[in-house]
Amino acid sequence: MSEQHIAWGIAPIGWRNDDIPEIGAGNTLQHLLSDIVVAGFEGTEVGGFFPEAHILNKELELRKLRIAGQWFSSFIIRDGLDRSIGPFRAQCRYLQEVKADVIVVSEQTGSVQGLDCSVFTEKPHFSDSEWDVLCRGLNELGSIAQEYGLRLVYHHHMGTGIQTAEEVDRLMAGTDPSNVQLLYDTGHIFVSDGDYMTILRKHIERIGHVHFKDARRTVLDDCRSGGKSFMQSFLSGMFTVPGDGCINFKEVYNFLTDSGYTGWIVVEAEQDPDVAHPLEYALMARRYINETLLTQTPIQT
Ligand SMILES: O=C1C[C@@H](O)[C@H](O)[C@@H](O)C1=O
Ligand SMILES: [Co+2]
Repeated sequence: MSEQHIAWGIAPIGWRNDDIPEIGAGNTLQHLLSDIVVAGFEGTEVGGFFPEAHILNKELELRKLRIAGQWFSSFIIRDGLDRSIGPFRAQCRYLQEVKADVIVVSEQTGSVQGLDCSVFTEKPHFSDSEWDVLCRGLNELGSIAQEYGLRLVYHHHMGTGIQTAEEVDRLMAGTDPSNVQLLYDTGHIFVSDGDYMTILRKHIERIGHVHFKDARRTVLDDCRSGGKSFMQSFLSGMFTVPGDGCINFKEVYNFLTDSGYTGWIVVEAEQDPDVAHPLEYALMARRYINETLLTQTPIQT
């Protein structure tokens, strides 16, 4: 098993959350980045509160941290490709300046991610013509991303039109592998389908970025039966760091590395920072990675 080509990151989302900007608002960029160093990670993703590129670069250099990428909400179906290209290029320029590797795209047309309705039952479903528009648009955005030295990785997400394994299959079939890769997020596919290995096995060749998000099964069951929204669910503690929930990350990590995956694995566990101390959980995640994933006893033959 090869470990040397994995870069371990942790997302700002445990400190401050773009879906609810008011929580953790007192956590500054400097605080976040210094916590990431203390917890032993190599980098992070850009959060909505991050400053201009030259200010961010200074703070990163001082701590020898790197940027993996940043989320981009696309509205290709709602607004058309032409209106999506301007904001997409602007974000690519920023990401190029901070030397990122990927731009994380999620189509938000019809998304209930930020709405006060059940994320478990109210997701949008795209028509055949909407699928065509989306796939063509993503191919185009992926080709633009490459002009900036970036790879477009598509984030399947609860409450959106690309949530289930079946939808991921269709998206992968409809897009060009040279333009569109897959961001594999363990937590989202587990909450959606109760299974995280199927899309990993099926699309390993397309996976260009990884989010390690764990889920607490009893909280998830309560959120599902209570018809909670996405935001109510994560504030209730549906997600947590790897090793603290019910996902078997050994199986996931071994499959990734045995298949030759190289690149970022970013721990991403949105919780309420007033309830789950961000540095404490970051340290917990790093300990689990070191002691359980990177130190595995080889099987005796
Ligand atoms: O990658 C992600 C970015 C967040 O903004 C999102 O809501 C979260 O769930 C996620 O997986
Ligand atoms: Co994610």
